[in-house]
Amino acid sequence: MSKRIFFAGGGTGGHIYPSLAAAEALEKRADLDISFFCSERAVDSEILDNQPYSFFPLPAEKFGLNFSFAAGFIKSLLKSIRILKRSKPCVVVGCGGFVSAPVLLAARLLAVPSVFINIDIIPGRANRLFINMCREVYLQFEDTLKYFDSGKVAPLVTGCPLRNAFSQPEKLYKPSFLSPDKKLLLVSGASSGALSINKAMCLLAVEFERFAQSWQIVVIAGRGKSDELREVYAGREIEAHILEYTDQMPPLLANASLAAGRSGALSVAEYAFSGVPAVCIPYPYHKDQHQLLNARKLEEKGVALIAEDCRDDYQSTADNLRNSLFPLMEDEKRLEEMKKKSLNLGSGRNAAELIAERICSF
Ligand SMILES: CC(=O)N[C@H]1[C@@H](OP(=O)(O)OP(=O)(O)OC[C@H]2O[C@@H](n3ccc(=O)[nH]c3=O)[C@H](O)[C@@H]2O)O[C@H](CO)[C@@H](O)[C@@H]1O
Repeated sequence: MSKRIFFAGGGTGGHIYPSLAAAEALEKRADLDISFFCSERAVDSEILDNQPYSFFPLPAEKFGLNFSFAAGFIKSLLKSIRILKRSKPCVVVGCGGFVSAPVLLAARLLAVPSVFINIDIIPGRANRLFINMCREVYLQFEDTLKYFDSGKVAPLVTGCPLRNAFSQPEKLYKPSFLSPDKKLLLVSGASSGALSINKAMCLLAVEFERFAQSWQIVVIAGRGKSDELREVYAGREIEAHILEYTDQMPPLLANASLAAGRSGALSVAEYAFSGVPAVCIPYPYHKDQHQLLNARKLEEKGVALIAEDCRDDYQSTADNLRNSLFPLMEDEKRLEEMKKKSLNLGSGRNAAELIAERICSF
């Protein structure tokens, strides 16, 4: 009988794609039966529907001192206990988001070994509590080591596991909707889209027209968030493709001359691995400002600039974006230099293989 492994994470792409990367690497190693616990958000099932793994959505909700969090947590705990008891996995792999916690607790109660993939530079407080119940934790950044009590959990800096598609040349084709002879600026608000980036892109639409000869733009606006952008860019001279969500991120990044967008833990790993210079616009509402720290990692290497998101002041965000972006779009030599420096920060398939090797040992 094949060994069973459960991954637990969800709510955003950044909490599922690293698990998928590890799952792809695991599949090559052994005859395994891999399943996922995810959240009930549409993004999770959209991603997992296209994968060969079974998955179980849980009603867990974002942490909060309220009834709906408590009810969601208890229901998720009971459901995961039931499923884990029946399936008898050899290991449970947490990957962040509010779904991990109840599953890791269930694993603990059933004495099933657990490990955790933590790609964030500062792990969330709730995550830290549960990660310390795990046997091992796999980290993207060395700076994260200090958050774990190595007496309780064995931390290992592996880098960020990236999906196979990022390293397979045949998956890095030029998407057919792109013009063959123009450079690509890829603007992304990550898996949920970002209102302030969309607004800033609307405010800059007229100014982008002066790049119409040599540049095209792809904007990933987020589900249900594309209408205004489509309206503003319709009939403009600059070629702009407005998408809500795409499963072609690896080929888009491989063909991009410049990226602009959020600096979630996975996005920065993907910019670096794909060798794309970036203008990072960190999400400004996290208390710990971890997206700003992620962006600084790239900035320190000379492969990214940072444009501050000024929250509801969309005009200031647009000004910041313009001031970082336009000089780069005008300066091919500088972009080339940044691209050359854009080294893989230790992420990619190697990280996925390392993690798979560890998981297989359980
Ligand atoms: C607002 C927020 O709380 N964001 C957090 C969330 O990021 P979130 O999941 O939004 O963003 P990440 O940058 O970590 O990952 C986004 C992932 O979605 C993929 N993608 C995106 C758009 C698209 O159309 N298609 C597609 O495939 C990207 O290629 C990437 O793989 O989790 C990360 C990992 O814990 C954190 O670092 C972020 O701070």
